[in-house]
Amino acid sequence: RIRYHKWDVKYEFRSPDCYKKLVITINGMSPGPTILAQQGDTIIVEVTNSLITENLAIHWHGIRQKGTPWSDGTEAVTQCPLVPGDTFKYQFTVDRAGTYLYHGHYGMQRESGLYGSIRVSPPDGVSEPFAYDYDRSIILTDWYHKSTYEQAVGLSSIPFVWVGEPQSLLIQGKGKFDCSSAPAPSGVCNASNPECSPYVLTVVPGKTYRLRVASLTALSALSFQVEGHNMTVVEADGHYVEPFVVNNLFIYSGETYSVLIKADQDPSRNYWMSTNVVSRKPETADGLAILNYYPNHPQRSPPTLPPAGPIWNNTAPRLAQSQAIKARQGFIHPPPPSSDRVIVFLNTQNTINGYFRWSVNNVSFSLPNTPYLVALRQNLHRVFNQNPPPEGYDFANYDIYSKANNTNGTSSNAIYRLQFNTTVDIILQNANTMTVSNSETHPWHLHGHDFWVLGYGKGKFDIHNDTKKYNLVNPIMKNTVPLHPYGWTALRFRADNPGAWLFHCHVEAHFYMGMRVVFAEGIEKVGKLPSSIMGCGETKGFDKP
Ligand SMILES: O=C1O[C@H]([C@@H](O)CO)C(O)=C1O
Repeated sequence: RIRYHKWDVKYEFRSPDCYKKLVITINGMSPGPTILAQQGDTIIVEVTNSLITENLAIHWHGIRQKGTPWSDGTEAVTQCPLVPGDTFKYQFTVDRAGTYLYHGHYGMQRESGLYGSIRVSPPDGVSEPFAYDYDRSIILTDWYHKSTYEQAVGLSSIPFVWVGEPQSLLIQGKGKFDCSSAPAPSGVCNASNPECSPYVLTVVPGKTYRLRVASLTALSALSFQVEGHNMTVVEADGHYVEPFVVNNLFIYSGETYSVLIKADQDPSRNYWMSTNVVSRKPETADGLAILNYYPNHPQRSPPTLPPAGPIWNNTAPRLAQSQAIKARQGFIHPPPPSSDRVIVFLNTQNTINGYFRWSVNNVSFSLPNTPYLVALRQNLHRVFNQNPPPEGYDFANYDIYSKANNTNGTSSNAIYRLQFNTTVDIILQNANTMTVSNSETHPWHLHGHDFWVLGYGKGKFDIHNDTKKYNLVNPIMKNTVPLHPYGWTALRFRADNPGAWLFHCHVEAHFYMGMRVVFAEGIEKVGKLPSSIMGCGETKGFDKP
C-alpha cells in the first residue's frame, strides 16, 4: 500500500510550555502528524518548505532507506536542502514493524518542534509476540525559549555561548514553564493558556497499554516513570526485546521503546507520568503528564506528589539498563562472529582556533556544500578531503579520565569508506571533557543501518580483554545507543546498504559542533539519483534537464 502525505512546514507562534515562541509546525501541528503504516508499505511525503527564510530537510529516523539512500533527509549528505518555497517528495519503504521517528535534519531545526512518530504494524497474519489492548505513542523532548538560530550562533562564536539547560521538558509536545520564575514581557508567558495543559493518556481500568516512548531531546538524557505502575520493556528501535520490568525507563535522544503498562491500580483516581533529567545536573523542572483512569476527569490532578525519578549523577543504573536489553528469544538475528575492520572513536571536546568543538579522534566534522551522495556517485573529488580520517587514537598515552593536555583539534570533511558487504566494528570511547572531572552521555545514531550492540563497559576499552566479553549470542539490534560517561560502547554492523550515511551524537548542539562522521559503501550500486536532490554547491544546474 501507498501512504501518501502532504505536509506544509512553517513557523508559528505557539506556547507548548506556556511561554510563547516560534515553533516549527507541520500542517499546523507540533509534534507533527503520526505516520501509520504496515510493514511493506511505501510512504510518500510531499514536503513544502514554508519557513520563509530557512532551508529544510526531514530525516526518517530508524528507516534504513534500502534502495532509496537519497530519501534519508540529511542535508549535505544525501540531498541539497529545500530552499523556501520548494516542495520535495520523500519516498521510501518501511520494511520492518516497529517504532520510528522523523525530524528536521537541517542545522538544529529538530529542536524547534519539527518532529513526529512513525508507527509500523506487522504484515497481515503476523502477530506481535506480546499482547496488549491499546497502542499509544509519546515523544519526550526538552525545550528552549531561545531560538535555534540564537543558539547556533552562540555555539559558533568567540566567546563560546553554551545553550545551557532547557527551560522545560515536554511530553508529547506539552510542558509547563513556571511563568513566575523569569520575567517575560506581558503576554509572553501565560500559565492558564490551554496549549500548555498537561498531556493526558486516558486508560480503561484493567486494560493493557503498549506505550511507545521515544526521546528527541536536544540535550537531555531522561528517565521516564509512571506513578504506581511498572513497565515491561518489549521493543527497542524496532526490535523485540527479551521482556524485563522496570520502575523507570532511561531514554536517550533518538531512542524508541515500547513498554507494556497494565491499568491495574485504584481506578478512583489519576496518576502522574513524569520525566526528569539525568546525567547532567538538572536545572529544569520535571515534565509531567496525567495517566487518566476512565471515567475520572482527565484534568484532575493526582492526589499525590509526582514520582521524583532517579538521582541524576548515578551512572550505574543507566549502564545496568543498557546491559539488560537483549534480543527476544525467537527473534534473535545473530551477528557475524567476527569483523573485517575495527574503528575506534574517541569522543572529545576540543578547541579549534579558539572555537569550541566536539570531535572523534580529535577531528571535528564539517559539512561540505555539496551532498556526499552526489559527490561520490558522480566523482566530484573536489567536494571533500579524499584522505581517510583516523581509525583510532593514541591509545597508549591518552588518559580518558583527565582533561587533555592539548585540547586542540582539527576540522575535516573526510569520510570513512567501507568495503561493501563487510562487517565493521565501532568502539565508541568516552573521555573527560575540557571541564575537570566531567564526562557526558552521548547517544550515537547510525543512519541507513541497525547495528548489534555487543557490549558496554567502564573505562578505557581494552581490545584484548573486552572483546572476550562481547555478547554474540543475543545482542539487541538498535540504531541509537548511549555512550556512558567515562565508558565505552561496542557496535557491529554490516556495510550492506549502498549510500552515504551519517553516524553522529544525537545531542543537537554536539552534532552541530562537529560530533559526527560519514560512512560510504557500495556507491557503485546506488541507483540513478533523482535530480531533485541536486542543485546546490558543485551540483548547481544538475537539477535542470
Ligand atoms: O558542549 C558543551 O559545552 C558545555 C560545557 O562543556 C562548556 O560550557 C557543555 O556542557 C557541553 O556539553
